[in-house]
Parts: sequence; C-alpha cells; structure tokens
Amino acid sequence: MSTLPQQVKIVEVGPRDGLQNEKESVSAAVKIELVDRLSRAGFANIEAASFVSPKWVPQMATSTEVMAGITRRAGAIYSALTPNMQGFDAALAARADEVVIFGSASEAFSQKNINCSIAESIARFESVAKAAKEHGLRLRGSISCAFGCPYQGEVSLDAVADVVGRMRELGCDEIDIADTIGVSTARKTQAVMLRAAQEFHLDRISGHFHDTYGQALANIYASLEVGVSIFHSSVSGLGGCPYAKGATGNVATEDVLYLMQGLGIETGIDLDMVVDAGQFISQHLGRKGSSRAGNAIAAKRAG
Ligand SMILES: CC(C)(COP(=O)([O-])OP(=O)([O-])OC[C@H]1O[C@@H](n2cnc3c(N)ncnc32)[C@H](O)[C@@H]1OP(=O)([O-])[O-])[C@@H](O)C(=O)NCCC(=O)NCCSC(=O)C[C@@](C)(O)CC(=O)[O-]
Repeated sequence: MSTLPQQVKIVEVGPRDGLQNEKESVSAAVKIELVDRLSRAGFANIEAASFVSPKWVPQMATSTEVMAGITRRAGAIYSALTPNMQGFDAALAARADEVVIFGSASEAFSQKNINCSIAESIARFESVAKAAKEHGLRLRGSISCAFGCPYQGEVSLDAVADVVGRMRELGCDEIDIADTIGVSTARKTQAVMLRAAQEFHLDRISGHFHDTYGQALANIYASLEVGVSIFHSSVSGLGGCPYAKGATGNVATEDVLYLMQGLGIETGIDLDMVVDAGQFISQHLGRKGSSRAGNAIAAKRAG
C-alpha cells in the first residue's frame, strides 16, 4: 500500500469558483458572511474574489466590496483571479494575498474562457507575474482542462506538461491541475499528476476536481497515492464554470474533509463549521446543498 501524506492543504474555492456561475446575483454581504464563516472554520487559503470582466462573469463584479468587507484571519491567504494587469491592479488595491493567473491546456477552451490562445495568455501573464513578485504577492497558476476539454475532447499529457513548464517559468508558487469538466478517472489522474510533477515540485501541485461524473473523490484519493497534498474544494459542492457548459460544481469540501478525517490526514479545518457554512449558503440560494457528507451530518444533527 502506498504511503499517503500525513497532512494536506485544502483551498476553499466556493466563494469564487462556486458562486461565479450562479445566475441570480448574490449580494456582497452574503459572500462576506460566507468567507467569514469559512475563515472561522480554519481554512488557511480561501479563493474569495475574481477580478475579471464583469461582462464575462457578472457574479464576480462585487469582488472589491467582498475583499474590503471580509474579516481576515491572521496568516490566512485570500486569493483572487487576475487574467491581466487590469485584474492585477484591482486585486492589489483590494489587498489580495495571492493572485491567480488562469490558463488552459486546451487551445479551444483558452479561446472560450479568456479570449486568446495559450501562447497569448502566457505572454499576458508575464506582466502579472512580474508585478506580483514586485509587490510580494504569492502567484498561483491554474491550468484548466488538464484532463479533457468540452470543446476539443482529448488533451495530451504533453500539452499539460507544456503549460506547467510555462507557469513554472513565470515563477508560480503553486500550480493547479484542473479537471474543469470532471471527466477524469483515477488512473488517468495519476498519469497527469505524475507528468506534471516532471515539470514542477510535486508538493506545490494542487488537484482541482469538479465532480460532474462523480469521480472527484476517487481522483483525490488517486492523487494522494502519488503524493499530491493540496486540493481545491467548494463548500456545499457549489459551482461550475460559465465557459464549460454542463460542468457541475467542484468537489464538495465537506466530502473531502470527511474523507481526510477517515484517512487520519490532518487538514486543520473544523468539518462541523464547514457544514454550517454550507447550510448557510444553500439556504440563501434556496436549494439543498450537494455535499453528501454535509447533508448526512446535517440530517443526523436534526435527529
Ligand atoms: C480575460 C478577459 C478580460 C479578456 O476579454 P477581452 O474582451 O478579450 O478583453 P479586453 O482587454 O479587450 O477588454 C474588453 C473589456 O473588458 C474589460 N476588462 C478587461 N479586463 C478586465 C478585468 N480584469 N477586470 C474588469 N474588466 C476588464 C475592459 O476594460 C474592456 O471593457 P470595455 O472597454 O468594453 O467596457 C475576459 O475574457 C474575461 O474576463 N474572462 C474571464 C473568464 C472567467 O472568469 N472564467 C471563469 C474563471 S476560470 C475558471 O473558473 C476555471 C478554474 C480556474 O476554476 C479552473 C478550472 O476548473 O478549470
């Protein structure tokens, strides 16, 4: 049996990846309350904002207000997506601790999501990366469609490795390997992670899994087996990408925490408080949350 990491970092992406796809506008006050609840639950890293064009993703238009209103937990990292210098300047002004440049391993998705080719996106990210270093901000690179693309289908291991290498050259502190449309399965996940690890430090690679085909937890376990120790998840399983039709939410944080608890892997996060945060946002959105563990724990509490 392979040795699993003793502790992992869970990056909570619900306030950004989770909410960005909601059709009805969610007020800044609700987003702030959500981030604050997650901060109190113990997350060391929360993706709280996205400084993208409001014409492209209207739900994220309140990002400045959200960043100004949250109560920051000492030492925690609050991240924001920044596709270009306009986004970077806004993130800097909003006191983001980490900026996220987001590219793709698929040419077709790159065009749909950020309106440029992969090569153009890397050129655009250069100035963002340089500015992040100058201002002492952490820099994260996110690579969409590393396991498959809704527009072009297959994405090769070499295509993923190429973008990982480019993100490394830009000076990323962490690189996310994202299954945007949740199509991967366990062995494929391991192959992609191991290929990415030929280009970048394994302990700074994160797995970002959507649960569209119900494989996210299996993919996380498979990633643990090959030594990945950073995972993204979304409270209550919120989410989807506006430019990946049919993609469902990220893997639910409650489910990931329940898995880690069972495996005896330390996360530093209070599962009960995350369940409460999940109930809070689900009630606000007027629907039942999609975390299996979250719903089971809430039902057990209710007797
Ligand atoms: C990248 C652009 C801006 C290019 O969009 P563009 O139209 O090519 O950009 P442009 O430079 O020509 O600017 C057009 C307009 O957008 C404005 N603009 C330009 N930049 C900004 C900015 N930063 N903030 C606010 N406004 C901005 C700019 O000011 C201008 O406004 P106008 O003059 O027309 O009024 C656009 O394509 C965009 O915003 N895309 C964002 C798409 C997005 O947010 N997708 C979801 C996040 S990625 C994701 O979810 C995947 C991930 C990370 O979770 C991992 C995974 O699961 O795969």
